[in-house]
Amino acid sequence: METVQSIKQRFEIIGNDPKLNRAIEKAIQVAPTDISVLVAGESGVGKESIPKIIHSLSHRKHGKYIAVNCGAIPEGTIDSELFGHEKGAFTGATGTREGYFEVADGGTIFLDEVGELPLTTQVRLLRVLENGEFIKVGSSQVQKTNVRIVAATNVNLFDAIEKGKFREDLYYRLSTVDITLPALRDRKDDIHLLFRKFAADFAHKYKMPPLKLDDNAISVLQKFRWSGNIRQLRNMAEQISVLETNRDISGSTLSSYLPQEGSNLPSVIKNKKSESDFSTERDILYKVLFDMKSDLHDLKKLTLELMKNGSAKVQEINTNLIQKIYGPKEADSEISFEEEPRNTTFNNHDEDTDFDENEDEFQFAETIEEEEVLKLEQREIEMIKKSLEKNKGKRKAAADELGISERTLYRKIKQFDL
Ligand SMILES: Nc1ncnc2c1ncn2[C@@H]1O[C@H](COP(=O)(O)OP(=O)(O)OP(=O)(O)O)[C@@H](O)[C@H]1O
Repeated sequence: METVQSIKQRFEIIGNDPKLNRAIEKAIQVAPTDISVLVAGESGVGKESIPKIIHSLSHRKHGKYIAVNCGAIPEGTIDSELFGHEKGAFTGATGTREGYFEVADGGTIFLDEVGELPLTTQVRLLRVLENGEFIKVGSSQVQKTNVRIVAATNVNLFDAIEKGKFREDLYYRLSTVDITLPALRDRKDDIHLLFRKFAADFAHKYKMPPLKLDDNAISVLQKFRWSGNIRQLRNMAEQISVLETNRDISGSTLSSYLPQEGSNLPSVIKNKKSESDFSTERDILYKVLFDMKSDLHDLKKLTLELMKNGSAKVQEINTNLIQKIYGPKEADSEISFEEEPRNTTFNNHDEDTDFDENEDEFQFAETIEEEEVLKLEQREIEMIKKSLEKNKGKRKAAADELGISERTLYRKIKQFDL
């Protein structure tokens, strides 16, 4: 019989907090049944380990385990991902496709961020939970599957129910047993343990001596709010492991890596702009993105026409567009799309001297482009962090402020590991 201790070892779960132990104990108890489980807890508290424990201790352990991040799949394709589709069900459905519920027959599906499911998908999910039945998109044939569902949420589903975004009947079906993982700030004694574990891992990974915290540093760790929970602690441990040459870490050194009150930016990259600058920055960023998108669109249009009509015709009918993209000077001179123009680059292999110069130019242009993209990305990360901190980690409010959907914000948090 597995014990809480042995499970912690097997799944590398660090901590001795009673609430954490209770959560693992519940997972062990419920595992042999087919009961649906809802795992709750803030983002970054370690919810993903619970369904893995449940699956590995259940009679389904030799079956498939599929983790689906409901927040990261676009609304338009989620039904097809989960339940499959028939050939011709929609544009691009060139063949029949099995969905996760068909593939995981006999196994377990972990539905992370279940509160993000569209209402129509919730109806389909309810049906699977009630009698194991589902219908592929574009089909009329009912199929059967035998899947255990473990779902997770980091938002209060009651709020979602009140707002009409989540079905109450589905909530009760999913949460036959609920397991709540505590926030890191509520398990203060585990914080130093976790930090030591991460610091040891990173010391090994980067081949550096391990970090050592003095008492002051430990108390700074324990007093901090950790709105990003264990994920945030881990990221900070990695930063310090890489950047600090002196491996004895004092309270003030540690504080310099923590976001200051009212900000989620580590002080090393924190800038001094006031909050009122925020909307301006955002506007500029969106303007830049919009311009880039519009240029890309124009270029695509030109290329397409080039393929269809050849260069002379393209120049004739696209004078304005060519001027917009290449500027008036180039547009006035004869641009040859078939032969390489002398002052553009690519592959003029016959002329050695020109080739070298031009190749440099080309690579230089590429480097600038890459740098621009990186800068843009860094700005995006900073803005998302700022907004999340300002809104105390509430994604809905942050997404509203940023002018993007919660789903997009969720994807970006995952993408940038925020
Ligand atoms: N008790 C723990 N011991 C060691 N590492 C942990 C523990 N809990 C979580 N982690 C690590 O913290 C990170 C975040 O965990 P996880 O992805 O499970 O969080 P989550 O609650 O599912 O977050 P989200 O809701 O954003 O998906 C992972 O790298 C995970 O390995």
